[in-house]
Amino acid sequence: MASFPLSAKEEIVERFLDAAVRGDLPQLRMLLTHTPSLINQTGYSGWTALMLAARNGHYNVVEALLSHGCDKLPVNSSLQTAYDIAKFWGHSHISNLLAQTDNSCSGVLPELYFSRETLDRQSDKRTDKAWLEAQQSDPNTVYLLFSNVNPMVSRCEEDKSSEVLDKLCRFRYDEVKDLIQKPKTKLIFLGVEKKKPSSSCSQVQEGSWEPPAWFAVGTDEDATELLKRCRENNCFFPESPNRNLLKFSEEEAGIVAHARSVLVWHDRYSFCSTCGSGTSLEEGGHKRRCLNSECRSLKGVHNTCYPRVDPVVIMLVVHPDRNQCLLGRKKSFPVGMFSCLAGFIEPGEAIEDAVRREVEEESGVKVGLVRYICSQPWPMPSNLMIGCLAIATSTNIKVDQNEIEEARWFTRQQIAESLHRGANPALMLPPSQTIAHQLIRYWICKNANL
Ligand SMILES: NC(=O)c1ccc[n+]([C@@H]2O[C@H](COP(=O)([O-])OP(=O)(O)OC[C@H]3O[C@@H](n4cnc5c(N)ncnc54)[C@H](O)[C@@H]3O)[C@@H](O)[C@H]2O)c1
Ligand SMILES: [Mg+2]
Ligand SMILES: [Mg+2]
Ligand SMILES: [Mg+2]
Ligand SMILES: [Zn+2]
Repeated sequence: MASFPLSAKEEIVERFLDAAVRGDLPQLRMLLTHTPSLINQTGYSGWTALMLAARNGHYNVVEALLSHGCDKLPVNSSLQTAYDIAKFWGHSHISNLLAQTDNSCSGVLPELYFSRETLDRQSDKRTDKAWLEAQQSDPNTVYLLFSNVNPMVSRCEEDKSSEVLDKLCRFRYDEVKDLIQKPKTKLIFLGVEKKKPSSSCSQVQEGSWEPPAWFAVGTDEDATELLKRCRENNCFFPESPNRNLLKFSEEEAGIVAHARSVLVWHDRYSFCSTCGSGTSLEEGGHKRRCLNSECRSLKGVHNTCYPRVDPVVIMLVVHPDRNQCLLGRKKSFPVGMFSCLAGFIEPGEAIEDAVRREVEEESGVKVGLVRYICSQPWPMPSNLMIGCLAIATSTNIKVDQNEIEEARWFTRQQIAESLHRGANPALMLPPSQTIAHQLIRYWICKNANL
């Protein structure tokens, strides 16, 4: 067979991959120092240096590649990750290493959107009225304004390449003093900042810094009037929440998840659900107390007085052949989009049983083994998404048209193509901020050997 001369770039990639095959760490390091972009380059059949080192049992090379930030997600043309390859060839010390270290291929998922605890909630301070009042008038305290339970945001113009599009508008006491004094305003204590600013920060004197408190302000004042309070001029309140709340930084998304869920609860549960009387807001906005002194809800602890969280199971159902997964679509989804099945947990139901019931109700497929993977707060309005992998014991699909429009088995190849190459018109997966996306990615990265 005729061989063609390699370009300079192809040649250096070949030398790099060859060093990984031979376990030549000094050569590999030298090439990486000179050309850092080599780290995730692929050669024949989509094999990366990490895969080649894993195939040949070179632990020190795998270790070095990982320490240089090598991506563990790629799959070769046989849809194997470096982890799969190490496992297949019996290099358990390498597969263990790949399974231990950080990112998504390892089985440890990346941090989920809405999950970051940016603030220290300091729940013990919610009952300390004097402390809360002092925080409210502190000039460093941060206030966020919510109208119709959505936060005021400004559009970030600076960095168009970033996924972060919106940032929360922050206010100081003087700017919202009149608002927070109105009887109908809901004031929620969200917590205090966790990080200490660096000593170079000019406003801060060493040792005297108290972490600022954050409050969410829920108001039904006219939205246009509220926007006039902002110093920036590109501010707005996102309208239809779902997609619009996926544009924050990780730090702010966590704050939005907390604030929005509590405010929605106040909005929907203004009256006592035990006796129907009016209620007042207490404990930094984390409790509603019935105003009827005879009410049963005042005797002992009643869960109706506290914000609610609705547990929802969300599951990636894996075919008994382990090479396909079940995804469904609701009528409301964008064209071509399929996602994991999901459903509310019912009273008196364990997570595993809810998974089996919802899958069978929606798709007719029976499920055996269920394994919990991760969870995500989903503040639309206040779900806790409990993410599982589940192994099907039957494969015939019969959808419940009331709940979903269509359900289908997709091969690993179809999923991997949609994940890695994107823009597959036949299959669009939900955005990376959703737990559904992360469960799918998790399954692709790691064999579904539960
Ligand atoms: N983050 C994600 O990746 C992701 C993905 C899918 C679904 N979700 C969320 O999961 C939630 C549940 O999924 P689903 O709609 O398929 O559930 P589902 O299959 O249980 O069906 C919803 C129906 O259940 C009933 N229901 C029972 N308890 C309910 C409750 N506490 N609140 C509202 N309805 C209740 C209602 O009749 C409702 O129409 C949705 O709110 C959706 O926003 C999130
Ligand atoms: Mg259902
Ligand atoms: Mg459902
Ligand atoms: Mg249901
Ligand atoms: Zn009551």
